Amino acid sequence: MSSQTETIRRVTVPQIARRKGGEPIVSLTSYHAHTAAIVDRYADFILVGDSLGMVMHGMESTVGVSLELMIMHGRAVVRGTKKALVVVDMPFGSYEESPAMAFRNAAKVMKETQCGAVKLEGGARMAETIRFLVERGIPVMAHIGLTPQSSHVMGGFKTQGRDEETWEAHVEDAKAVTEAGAFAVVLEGMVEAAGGQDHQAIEIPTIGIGASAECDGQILVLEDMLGLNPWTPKFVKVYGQLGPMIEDSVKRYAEDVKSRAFPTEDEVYR
Ligand SMILES: Nc1nc(=O)c2c([nH]1)NC[C@@H]1CN(c3ccc(C(=O)N[C@@H](CCC(=O)O)C(=O)O)cc3)CN21
Ligand SMILES: CC(C)C(=O)C(=O)O
Ligand SMILES: [Mg+2]
Repeated sequence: MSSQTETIRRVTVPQIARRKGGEPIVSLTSYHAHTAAIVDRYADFILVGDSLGMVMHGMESTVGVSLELMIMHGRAVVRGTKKALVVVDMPFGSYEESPAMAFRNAAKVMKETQCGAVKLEGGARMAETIRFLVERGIPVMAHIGLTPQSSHVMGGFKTQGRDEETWEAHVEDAKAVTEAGAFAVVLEGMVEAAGGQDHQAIEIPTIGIGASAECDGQILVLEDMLGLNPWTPKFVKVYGQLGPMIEDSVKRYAEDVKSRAFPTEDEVYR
């Protein structure tokens, strides 16, 4: 079967775009094949987020993530899934310079991962680039509010919209990415009322992460909601305690090896 037929069987970009005001859109991040296969059964789209630099590779921010790293993890997630739309984050430095540069790198991501769309950070300032990509066949999910790739300018991962005077600029960003042709927009890390205002100002689905319950969908970093990160932002609801489970398993294995309780006759070849 051709990979094109495979692509069509997945959730499509227009299907997501039509969900404004409809059934809430379910999304999580995933960076590798085996977790993606589980998430695939429940999520409308899976984001291969550049948060993988921090979660998988121990970086202090997302600034150090390369295009090659995104492609590597993007390919793993596409291979591990069959139903969800896969969206890959464009990493810092791969799209900001010019629409032409953004197209070149986004096309590389789409060709090499077979993902269905890319995501990039920025509102009004990225509108021209979003339009350039969409007109040339690359679906774009936008991302406004707390944009982690700008954390060095913002002075950290700071919740946006604490000052009501900034709300208008956020609405302008939301409108600008909508008019530029983004099929959906992530609203990250902003006070609830600002997120709600952005949501109501535009006709494309809003995907919230620390934004507002009003959003058309929600996204979390998988490892955060699984309890694999010792500390998480306030917006995370922890659904599982995988950290302690892994620790307990590793501890018991270490004890068994030391006491020679492992391997037993079940685990050797006779
Ligand atoms: N594991 C993980 N989860 C994420 O959600 C995530 C990443 N990594 N990496 C990329 C960005 C960075 N994110 C972050 C990181 C820290 C805060 C944070 O420290 N929030 C404070 C509020 C600070 C303020 O209000 O100014 C908090 O206490 O929640 C928020 C979002 C969200 N993204
Ligand atoms: C938190 C989500 C929206 C993201 O951009 C990421 O995981 O990189
Ligand atoms: Mg990201």
